[in-house]
Amino acid sequence: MPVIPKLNPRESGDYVSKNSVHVNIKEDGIERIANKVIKSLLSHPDEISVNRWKTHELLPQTQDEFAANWIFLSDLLNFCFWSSPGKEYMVHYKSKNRTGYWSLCAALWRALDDGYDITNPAFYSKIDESTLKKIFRSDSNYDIPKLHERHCIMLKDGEILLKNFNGSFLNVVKACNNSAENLVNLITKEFTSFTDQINFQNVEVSFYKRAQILVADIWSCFGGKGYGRFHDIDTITAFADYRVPQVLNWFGALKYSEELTSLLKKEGTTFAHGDRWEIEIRGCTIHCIELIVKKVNETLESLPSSTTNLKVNSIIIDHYLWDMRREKAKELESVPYHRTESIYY
Ligand SMILES: Nc1nc2c(c(CN[C@H]3C=C[C@H](O)[C@@H]3O)cn2[C@@H]2O[C@H](COP(=O)(O)O)[C@@H](O)[C@H]2O)c(=O)[nH]1
Repeated sequence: MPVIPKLNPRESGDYVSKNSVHVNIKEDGIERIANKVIKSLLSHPDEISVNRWKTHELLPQTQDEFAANWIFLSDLLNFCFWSSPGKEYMVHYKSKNRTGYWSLCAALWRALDDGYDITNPAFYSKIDESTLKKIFRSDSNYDIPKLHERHCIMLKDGEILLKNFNGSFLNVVKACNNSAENLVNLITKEFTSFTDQINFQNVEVSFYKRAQILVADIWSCFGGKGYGRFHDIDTITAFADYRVPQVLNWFGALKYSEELTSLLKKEGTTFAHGDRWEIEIRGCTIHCIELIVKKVNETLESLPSSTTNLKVNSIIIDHYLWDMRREKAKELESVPYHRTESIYY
């Protein structure tokens, strides 16, 4: 039985984009985004940097074991918030209605306010589904998607964190010798719910969206220092979710075939995990952002010396585009995004 080659996320993005039929990466769209990033970088450098973490009020602002365990749990559950329009799960917290990813963060803080030791794997690895239902109760008429799957993941991966790493994600970080790549590999090897990989044309491609965003969140929260210092953080790729492709498509950096466009426009279309459509969108997203990073850094290097210390990586570009999708949610309402029932993103 021939061994199927296995690619890391960067190689996977490159391979998928080279073999993609329904999704194309367009140079003019890349230029458009790169120019926008450079303009923002030169005017507000801090907003497009590891320091962006501090601007989000629902993220932990300490650099300690609590923050590391909070981040592990949030990225264990950081998937599939999409629903049909107007039927969104919502948590009202700190006087705002929180939806999507932020509804998850709000529910975790609300649980802590309610006295649940929710970020402790000794607690959530044994939690029963009715308590979890209370913790994720909705303030709209729509429940959090995939509660049962989230429960199973908390039991299973919480148990592994408890038993093999003494209940602290800092012990997982310490085992990777400040290498982001080692940490992604350790996470995907030890914790089953992070193995976001799939066979595409006889090659095992890996996107590792939740494992990579988990490493990126530690890097961001700890400001690239101490436990957040990774000598190879630039090996982390963009996070292949369903929102960043939406923005890339909006800028014309990702162009979809007629067939894919009409499918996406059709109300209620969903793609199965592993569908060609889904893999092409996710793989081209990763590669497209690699090309944007290259374009931005080349331009920065050509500018007068005062800006040469500015440099971006795929995490920074990804966050910039993900934030933009939220800021411009109204304009992007008419831009379709793909829906896949998945525990991976
Ligand atoms: N590519 C990428 N996908 C991301 C994130 C985040 C939030 N994390 C960052 C936020 C602050 C910290 O810096 C965290 O790193 C969530 N998602 C995904 O989006 C989807 C939900 O989207 P919406 O409907 O808008 O909530 C869902 O698949 C979710 O998994 C990101 O940053 N990049």
